[in-house]
Amino acid sequence: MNILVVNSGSSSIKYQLFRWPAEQPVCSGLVERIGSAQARITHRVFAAAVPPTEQHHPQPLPDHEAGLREVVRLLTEQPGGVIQDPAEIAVVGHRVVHGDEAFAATTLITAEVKAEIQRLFALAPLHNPANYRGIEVAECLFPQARQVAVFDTAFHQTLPEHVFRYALPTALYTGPRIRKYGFHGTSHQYVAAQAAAYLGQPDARLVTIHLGNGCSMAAVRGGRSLDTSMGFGPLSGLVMGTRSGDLDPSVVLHLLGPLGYSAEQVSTLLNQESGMRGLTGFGDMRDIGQALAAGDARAELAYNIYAYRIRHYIGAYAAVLNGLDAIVFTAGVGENDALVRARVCRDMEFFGLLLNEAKNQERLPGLHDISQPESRARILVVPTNEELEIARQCAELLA
Ligand SMILES: Nc1ncnc2c1ncn2[C@@H]1O[C@H](COP(=O)(O)OP(=O)(O)O)[C@@H](O)[C@H]1O
Ligand SMILES: CC(=O)OP(=O)(O)O
Ligand SMILES: [Mg+2]
Repeated sequence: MNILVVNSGSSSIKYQLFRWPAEQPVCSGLVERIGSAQARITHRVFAAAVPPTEQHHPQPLPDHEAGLREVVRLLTEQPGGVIQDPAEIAVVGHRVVHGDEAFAATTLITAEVKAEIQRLFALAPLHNPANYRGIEVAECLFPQARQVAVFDTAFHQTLPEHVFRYALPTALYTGPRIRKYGFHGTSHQYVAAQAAAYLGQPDARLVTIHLGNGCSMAAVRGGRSLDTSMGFGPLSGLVMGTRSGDLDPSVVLHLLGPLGYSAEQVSTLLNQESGMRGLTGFGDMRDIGQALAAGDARAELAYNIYAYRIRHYIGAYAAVLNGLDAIVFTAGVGENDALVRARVCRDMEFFGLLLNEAKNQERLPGLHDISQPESRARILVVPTNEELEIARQCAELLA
């Protein structure tokens, strides 16, 4: 059967098509900058024994519906099309960012599930509305397929109560369910399983470090998340591309009070104008890397703030795990930015972490170990594959 995985973001759609049960990726792609004049689609087709072919399609794409329609055309267009008809897609797996306590597991999408996803718009304003839109469009384009939701929050539903509760009046938990949820769960779950298999230690004490546009860390043991750096929404913890990460709530009160910001302005500030963008003017790590190479002092400081926060959480999670067998770098920045990894791993021998700088600089595909042989804990780079993890969870649910 064919499983199409759709990860709708605010201005992008990532997709991947798998043949199941072979877990064979057939094609993948990225629709970028939806709604702008620079919208384009990168579509890659994988064929046995041939390197993937990549095509760019510049398109006027006003919205997600136009984007997904274009994806369907690429999937079915002959020659080069990988299916004849949209009806050949049996399952569409959707990444949904916030599922709160309602969804501790992957779920078949029904009208009730959609209403719950809508209810959570306010908690993940950058993500859930786009995820919802992706579901509605997929229901139209693939009416015969089963639609499945895989939630970023689900993997972290194993957090113990003393970890997920904030020290707020109990009624704020029992009523509006204010607590830590955690995100990027499919990515933490996938890379933790890969790392544990590589180490041959199913019970390894792992700190997984997901550094994409959004960034988060998790303490994982035995395939269970024990703590994570994002909280009620995807704003807390690490410094991100455009999000602040950890902040004293008094800052928010000061913005709302003496500085006269509205709640909406604070939300825009913390979600879209802060993090690396706020510190340097750039939200994309590649631009900041270039600025740093050109001697920009703001970029230098921003890299140090970014790495410091990660080090802070490694220390915290080594305590949570009562030791450390490996740290795992993943996602766009974690997989590609050797300088971030080097700054994170500097002076960490107390935690048993010794980086092999030559290996750190090598660009290798797949999982690789960049620690020195005498390092007590391993330092791993593990490419994430949220789409494959989502497809696996869909197949498991429907089996
Ligand atoms: N070669 C690279 N060096 C440094 N950063 C990179 C590189 N390639 C991608 N990135 C960074 O990865 C981030 C996006 O990561 P990704 O995991 O794709 O995020 P998301 O899924 O949240 O969109 C961007 O900040 C981008 O700059
Ligand atoms: C939850 C989250 O931050 O996701 P992303 O990194 O895709 O923005
Ligand atoms: Mg991502």
